[in-house]
Amino acid sequence: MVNGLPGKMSSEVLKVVLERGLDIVPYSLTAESQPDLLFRLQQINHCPNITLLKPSQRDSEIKKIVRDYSRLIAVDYTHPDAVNSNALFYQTYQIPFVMGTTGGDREQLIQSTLQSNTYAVIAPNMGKQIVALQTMLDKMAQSFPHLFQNYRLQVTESHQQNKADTSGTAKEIIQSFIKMGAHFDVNTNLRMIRSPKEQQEELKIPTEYLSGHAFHTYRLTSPDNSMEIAFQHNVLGRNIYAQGTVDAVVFLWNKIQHKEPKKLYNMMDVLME
Ligand SMILES: NC(=O)C1=CN([C@@H]2O[C@H](COP(=O)(O)OP(=O)(O)OC[C@H]3O[C@@H](n4cnc5c(N)ncnc54)[C@H](OP(=O)(O)O)[C@@H]3O)[C@@H](O)[C@H]2O)C=CC1
Ligand SMILES: O=C(O)C1=N[C@H](C(=O)O)C[C@H](O)C1
Repeated sequence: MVNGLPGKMSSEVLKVVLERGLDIVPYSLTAESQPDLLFRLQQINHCPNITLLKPSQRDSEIKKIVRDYSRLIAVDYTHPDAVNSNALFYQTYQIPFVMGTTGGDREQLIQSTLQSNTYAVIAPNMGKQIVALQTMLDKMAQSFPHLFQNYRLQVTESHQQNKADTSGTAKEIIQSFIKMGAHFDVNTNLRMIRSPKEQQEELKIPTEYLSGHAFHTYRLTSPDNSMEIAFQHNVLGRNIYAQGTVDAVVFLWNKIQHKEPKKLYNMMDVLME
């Protein structure tokens, strides 16, 4: 069940689900302000009509959906303001979920998922190549905790103009560098680019990707300015996240089948497996 239609990430996930031949539940949680009742991907012939359920409608519909689709796994690409309430909804009805939506209260998200004992994969980035970089930086932080002692960290993240929050991926990666001793002040060391003009002129983002891209650079400079090291990941479009998301769904399904006692996972777990 791909939630957040007709949003951009959920549409891309729906496309990958259909391309991979997995079954789709023809319902999707949507925003209260959504004027349409149905959604369909025009470019895929066998895409079913998907009924859109607003927050005010979903409680009355979900029991029947859970009954009719006993293998239901929810995927959530909605809005940072909806992360925690949507997670509580999945937890209340014991619906396993893959949470790709960023923002919200992340600690509460983790704690409520653990307490509810619901199977879930939660990650702000489902792109496996980027998750591999995150894993490597995590390991670096464990092995070399003082590697960037007193280095200055400068972060630039560019996304589509309507992105509602600071990149969740950047927030996690910054924590790894802080663990390695780097100095980072969110007010002076983070540049968020949301202007299409700057994105085109400075970053050379092709016009067709102004509505969906993620260009991140993490630059560390030594205290005496004699050394600089940078890490970069630049993504056009959203396909890599959708591919990773569907891998996470399959991963979660296997965990449920094996009745794994561990129920909460992140994308590093998916990648390692
Ligand atoms: N984990 C990952 O790999 C990735 C995560 N993301 C994250 O996914 C999220 C969505 O991104 P994106 O698809 O680009 O955003 P979009 O704005 O394109 O889509 C979000 C959709 O969710 C709808 N929505 C709003 N509130 C609710 C609600 N309460 N319940 C259900 N649906 C709701 C929106 O409706 P309306 O527009 O009417 O408000 C919209 O249709 C963001 O948090 C983003 O950071 C994005 C890419 C990769
Ligand atoms: O909104 C996006 O587009 C993205 N969101 C995620 C984030 O906040 O880090 C992942 C990626 O940057 C794309």
